[in-house]
Amino acid sequence: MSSRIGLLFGSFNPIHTGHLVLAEHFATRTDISEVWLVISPQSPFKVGHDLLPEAERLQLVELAIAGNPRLRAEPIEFDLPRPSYTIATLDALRVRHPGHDFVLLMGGDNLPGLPRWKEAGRLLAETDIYVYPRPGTELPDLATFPRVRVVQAPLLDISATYIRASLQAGQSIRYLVPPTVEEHLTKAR
Ligand SMILES: Nc1ncnc2c1ncn2[C@@H]1O[C@H](COP(=O)(O)OP(=O)(O)OP(=O)(O)O)[C@@H](O)[C@H]1O
Ligand SMILES: O=C(O)c1ccc[n+]([C@@H]2O[C@H](COP(=O)([O-])O)[C@@H](O)[C@H]2O)c1
Repeated sequence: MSSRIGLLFGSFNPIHTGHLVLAEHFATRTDISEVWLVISPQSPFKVGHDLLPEAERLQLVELAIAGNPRLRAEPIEFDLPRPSYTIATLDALRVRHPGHDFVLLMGGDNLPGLPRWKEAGRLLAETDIYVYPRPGTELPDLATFPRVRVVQAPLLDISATYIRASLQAGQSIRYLVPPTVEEHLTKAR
């Protein structure tokens, strides 16, 4: 039987507890057996954003998930053309791991933009997508597509933007990120 692997794509600039709570939920309370956190060196919709070096973002994800056998840091997009198109990443992952069945994990806030993604039609035809509703955003019609499933998940109202702003203001990021990530980020300032 093939393993079902959830893919959480992001810039992880930096990873935070919101990502981790979500990944652990999907890996332990759904039919997904592992969640891979795919670090996008350059998201197509975030070109020009201020990003920590990708190697450092990867290192922070690895620190955050250390010791958790159900979570994995996946740097495959580092070797693919930029910006990082999800369809290209899925194609590459399916070649590398023919025995796995990949499921896209996505916040409801990302769903309205999905029709503008590269090869969105093929992506939707070939891939199961689990969408978790986020407060303040309504799910578009796309949520009724055959391969789209709405899955409730516990959410924390924090973002990487909030972590970066807190760091810049010299404010605490304790509990917003794991202690190892906090140590790295506050030492680097
Ligand atoms: N607190 C959260 N709860 C649930 N999903 C989240 C949360 N924060 C981010 N996500 C989702 O995780 C994925 C990767 O997130 P990303 O790396 O872009 O982090 P972010 O915190 O949204 O970053 P930024 O604030 O820099 O835009 C995205 O699909 C995003 O919607
Ligand atoms: O494939 C696309 O066209 C595409 C367009 C926008 C975003 N994405 C992916 O979605 C992920 C989350 O995007 P973002 O901009 O919210 O960080 C990120 O890893 C991107 O690579 C993918």
